[in-house]
Amino acid sequence: MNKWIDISQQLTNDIAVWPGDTPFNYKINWSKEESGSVNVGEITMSTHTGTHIDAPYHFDNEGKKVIDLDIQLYIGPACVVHLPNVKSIGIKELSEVNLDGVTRLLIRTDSWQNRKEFPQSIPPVEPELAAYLSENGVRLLGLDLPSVDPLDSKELPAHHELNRFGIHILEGLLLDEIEPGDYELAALPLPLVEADGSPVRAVIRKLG
Ligand SMILES: Nc1ccccc1C(=O)C[C@H](N)C(=O)O
Ligand SMILES: [Zn+2]
Ligand SMILES: [Zn+2]
Repeated sequence: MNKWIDISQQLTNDIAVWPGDTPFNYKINWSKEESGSVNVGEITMSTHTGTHIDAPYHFDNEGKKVIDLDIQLYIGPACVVHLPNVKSIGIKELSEVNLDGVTRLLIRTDSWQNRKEFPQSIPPVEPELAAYLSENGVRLLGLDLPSVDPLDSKELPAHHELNRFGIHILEGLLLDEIEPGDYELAALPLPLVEADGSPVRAVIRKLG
């Protein structure tokens, strides 16, 4: 059996977050000295920190919340493709990729180089890709980027189109060292009942 590889960003107090969003903070709130028995930590964070999933409620008030998402989506076979130096991610960029039988598609762009800082710009997903992916049976789209839309977008066309075609979004993966190919993925959201998104621990292992 191949080993599981962690493709999640580490959650440290200096992790880059969306400009203006809640910084990540972990601290011991009740120390062993104080409690007499244990250290007890406290986490403050945005639901869109590091490696995370978006629930449709993030961009649609009527959309599904994290607890409503089908956990089957987040565990199972996944295909990693490498699209270095692309300006955007559309049908053309994926034309060489065989999507037969691909339910979970993970795209490595390498375009978020300095992980200490939030990127200035990213190659966005073209909204037209949603229909194409769905026709090919894709249900989960993961990327090594903090969004599927341009960072200054208010309309979020790719988020909406992906949702319309039943494709779920996994953002902020670390794929720098991952060769394209067939893997198994596990990236489960937390059972957050009200939430618009959730951090995940994303891991993959090579199939075969
Ligand atoms: N945290 C934010 C704060 C303000 C505005 C957008 C965001 C986002 O997170 C958008 C991004 N497309 C995301 O889904 O993670
Ligand atoms: Zn998000
Ligand atoms: Zn998003």
